[in-house]
Amino acid sequence: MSDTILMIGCGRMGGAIAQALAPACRVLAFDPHADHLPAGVERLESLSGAGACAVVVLAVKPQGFDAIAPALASLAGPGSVILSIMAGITLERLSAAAGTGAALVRAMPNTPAAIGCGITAAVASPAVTARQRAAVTRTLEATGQVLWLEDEGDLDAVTALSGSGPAYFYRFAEALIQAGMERGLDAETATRLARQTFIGAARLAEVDGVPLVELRRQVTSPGGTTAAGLAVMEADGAIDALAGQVVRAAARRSRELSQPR
Ligand SMILES: NC(=O)C1=CN([C@@H]2O[C@H](COP(=O)(O)OP(=O)(O)OC[C@H]3O[C@@H](n4cnc5c(N)ncnc54)[C@H](O)[C@@H]3O)[C@@H](O)[C@H]2O)C=CC1
Ligand SMILES: O=C(O)[C@@H]1CCC=N1
Repeated sequence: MSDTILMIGCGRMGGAIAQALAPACRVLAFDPHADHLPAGVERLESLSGAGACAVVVLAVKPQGFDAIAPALASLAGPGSVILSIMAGITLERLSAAAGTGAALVRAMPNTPAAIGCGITAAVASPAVTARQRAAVTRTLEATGQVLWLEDEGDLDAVTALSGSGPAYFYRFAEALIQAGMERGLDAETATRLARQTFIGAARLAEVDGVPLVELRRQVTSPGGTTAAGLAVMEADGAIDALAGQVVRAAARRSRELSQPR
């Protein structure tokens, strides 16, 4: 078995994984609609030209799964592991397409993968060998941290938290920019302040390694401005209720996407 990686779908996420891998190993990509592929990635015109690949990464939209499903049985040869990053597509649906006993991994990365700062949670089917698990770990670690889970049912919550999560932080920063403008700042100043605050806060959370609650306390002077702002966020549990609704809605959508149409 070669250590060739095959990408089926090479858009935002597939492209991020391919780009992270291409310097170190052979990466093939089948994506008839992609105008550009990352440097070093070989374009395949047809999946029949793929040959045996160590890892086959499925990175089309969940709605595009039915179009690629018929190709999976022939790609799931001995030694190959199929790694799906499609939201909501279950191991059961992957197995129905690839064949009983195929080595399958269902994983959920996030967009910071593009700069090696992602986090991916993954679940393996029983057929995945230790060697295949190591190959998938190496593939995903090219884009950031990897967390193996035992229970596939947890992936709906993972998708809702870390898969979709970057968008929630951006949306909150957008709201802060708007609020700053309403207090008289011009758009450029408000955007610069919010963006750099967001980046600085994230870096502090990474470098310090101290609990988030402690980082929050460091900002919050008793009787000061931050306490006044946080009191609004926390009134009647508002922020926790909002986060709960957001994650529940996204997890529900992840489950809906798993239903065959
Ligand atoms: N964007 C995100 O934040 C995340 C996305 N995902 C999952 O990753 C998958 C891909 O999402 P994105 O990269 O955001 O979408 P995208 O639209 O950027 O990429 C999908 C790619 O698949 C290609 N494609 C469509 N039909 C195809 C076919 N039949 N054969 C080969 N290629 C085909 C498209 O041309 C496109 O380049 C989705 O299933 C999504 O659930 C997972 C984690 C995070
Ligand atoms: O929005 C979505 O469905 C995908 C999955 C997680 C992030 N983006």
